[in-house]
Amino acid sequence: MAVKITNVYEGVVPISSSIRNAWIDFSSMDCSIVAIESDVIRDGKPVVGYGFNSNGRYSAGEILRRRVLPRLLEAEPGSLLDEQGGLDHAKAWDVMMNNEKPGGHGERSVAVGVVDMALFDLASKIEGKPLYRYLSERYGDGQPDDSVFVYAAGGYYAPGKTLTDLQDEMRGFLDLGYDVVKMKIGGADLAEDLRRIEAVIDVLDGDGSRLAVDVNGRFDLNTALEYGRAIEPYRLFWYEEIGDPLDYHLNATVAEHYTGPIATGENLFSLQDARNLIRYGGLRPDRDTIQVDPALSYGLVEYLRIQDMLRQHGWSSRRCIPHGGHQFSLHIAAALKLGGNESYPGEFQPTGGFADDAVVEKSRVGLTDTPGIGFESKAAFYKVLRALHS
Ligand SMILES: O=C([O-])CC(=O)C(=O)O
Ligand SMILES: [Mg+2]
Repeated sequence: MAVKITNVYEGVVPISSSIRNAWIDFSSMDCSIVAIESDVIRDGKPVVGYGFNSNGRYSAGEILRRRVLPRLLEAEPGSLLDEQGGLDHAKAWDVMMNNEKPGGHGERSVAVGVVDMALFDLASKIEGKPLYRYLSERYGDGQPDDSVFVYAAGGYYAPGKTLTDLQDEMRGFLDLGYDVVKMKIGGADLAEDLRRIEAVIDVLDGDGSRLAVDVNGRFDLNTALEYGRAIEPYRLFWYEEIGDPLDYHLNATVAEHYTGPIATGENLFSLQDARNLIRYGGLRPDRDTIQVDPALSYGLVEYLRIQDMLRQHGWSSRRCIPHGGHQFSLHIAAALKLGGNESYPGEFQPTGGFADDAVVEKSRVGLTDTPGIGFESKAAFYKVLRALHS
């Protein structure tokens, strides 16, 4: 039976808050959402797929409304389908990218990523399977991981936030079942950041290897090296996005001097950018982590290409832990056997996070059997998504 897209709805949801990293505050952060309705009827209602654009990049409604969605709706229905009449994600991707020049990926990758997510949600719901099983059968070995490593990201700067507040926040993460936590650095001077780092390490029973620090691309080379020397003795979980995401030379130079693990990639939005990181970024496949977020970077169709590229360069999928803390990447992590997924227990609501009843134990979270991505088991977000097409 051939699936047909009947309607597409697009909207914006605020995910603003008073937090700040070393580069931006989140006072006006928002996020695109889409609902894609099909002609497949279940329980008397059309099956609908949902997507949203992670966090950290603003909504991309203009590109969605003017370019990506009209191409999808105007495409000859058969041009989106595989031989069995199901959605062909790579063909849909080509349709959305028709008449788009290469390079300069910017916010276009966000727009395509949202729709790609919704098409995967839709296709797996039509098959009545949770997304991770659908993906594992198609792109993995059919034996997905049944739980995924997750670390708790937070530790933002916020008005009036004290060291004690930071410690309480981190204790809260441990109480929720996380063993590894992440905090922001680079938004204060080195001496203050070291006090913040030591305060958090105290909460971790003195074990720095359970703490990741994230610079959000703020440092120039000298500052990157200075901080690197200062934090190396803590033997941290990783030192993240140290300089500008496209400054591969800076990254490579830091990797020559800083012996601990480095993580980066959340602001690389294409296969080509990720390949440049691998070619020129000096990352070490035995310890470093790639954080490309499929929702921000042209969706899973492009992420699969990135996985192929990494394999060709001798990288294990286990060295990938996507940015974003969302359910889409959680399924991808289980199906493609990634190293884990980010989680934000306290931020980016209503979009971020996993099913309402998800339980984290020893820093791992299980997958649920809800068909699709499982937005339906995340009540506050589902209400927003449902309102798009009611
Ligand atoms: O503060 C942000 O933009 C989020 C971020 O870097 C992360 O999750 O690693
Ligand atoms: Mg980051």
